[in-house]
Amino acid sequence: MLRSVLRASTTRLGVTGSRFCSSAADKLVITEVDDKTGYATVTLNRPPVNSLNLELLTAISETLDDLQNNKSRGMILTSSSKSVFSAGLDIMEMYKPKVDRMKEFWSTLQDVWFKLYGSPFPTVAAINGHSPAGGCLLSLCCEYRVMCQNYTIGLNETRLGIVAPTWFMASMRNAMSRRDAEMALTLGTLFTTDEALKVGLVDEVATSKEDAIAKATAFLDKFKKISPQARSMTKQALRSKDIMELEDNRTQDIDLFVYAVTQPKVQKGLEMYLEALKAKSAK
Ligand SMILES: CC/C=C\C/C=C\C/C=C\C=C\CC(=O)SCCNC(=O)CCNC(=O)[C@H](O)C(C)(C)COP(=O)(O)OP(=O)(O)OC[C@H]1O[C@@H](n2cnc3c(N)ncnc32)[C@H](O)[C@@H]1OP(=O)(O)O
Repeated sequence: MLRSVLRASTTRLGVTGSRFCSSAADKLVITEVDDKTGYATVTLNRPPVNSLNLELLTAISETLDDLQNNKSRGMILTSSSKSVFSAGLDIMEMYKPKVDRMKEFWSTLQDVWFKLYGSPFPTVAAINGHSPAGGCLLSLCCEYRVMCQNYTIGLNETRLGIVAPTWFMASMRNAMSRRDAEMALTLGTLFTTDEALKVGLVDEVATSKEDAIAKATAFLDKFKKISPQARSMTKQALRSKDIMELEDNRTQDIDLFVYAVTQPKVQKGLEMYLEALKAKSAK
């Protein structure tokens, strides 16, 4: 039985909420912990497409802190949308940006990556919708991915004329072969669910969100008889090189992001991309 709500994360207005004071629908991230298993289902809840702006990233980051502080037994990351897991970074954070906010935005994305990629507790993404770019990154930070049929997933940055940071690339390389990762990253491939399964970008296919959650739960159950400490130390040792690389370069990474995104050519590209998205949704 799910009991809500472990923590009321940042609201859509960007204000930190208190434990049970407002309805789950108001939260950017909804956390429910199963009494029996102790697993937390963390639901991204920023309609319409869970694009990752500063407030949503902050809410995710706070949620990950809570799970770690509460010694979570496992986390399932999913979305409240019927067709989108996450549309990736909110392009409005990069289009005509204010530099201070942009730096905070990127630094918070780095925080989320550190906390999710390096989490001591086991993590699964139940990908119940499209998952391009930053959405794909969130799922890649998890240890296991279950994806519903007929959606797309991938790091499509090159199609936007931008270069995925090295830690995005490392997360993809951790899930699939180096060769497939190179092809996918250079082409900016958005895989269908079945294609993603074939290259190992996802681990299982599900017929519905419920099926995805059930399969995610079954994955977490596999660790029931494994020492949590031995498990987390093994995971963190395997991922430590990627983590240290970003830790050593955090400031340069932020500076490079600001430099790259503020280039007139990139701004023009983002403008055209936004226009195309708006025109599509207006149809
Ligand atoms: C160290 C670093 C060095 C150098 C690095 C330099 C740069 C790296 C920087 C950036 C890395 C970026 C990674 C990213 O994540 S960029 C975002 C990429 N995302 C996408 O390409 C996805 C775009 N969206 C879609 O394809 C679709 O929306 C969809 C498939 C997810 C869902 O389709 P739907 O048909 O269900 O919904 P839509 O009608 O398309 O959209 C509804 C609504 O939402 C707006 N929207 C969609 N996606 C975004 C987004 N990512 N950001 C902001 N807004 C988005 C869309 O415009 C519609 O708005 P309106 O209703 O028209 O207002």
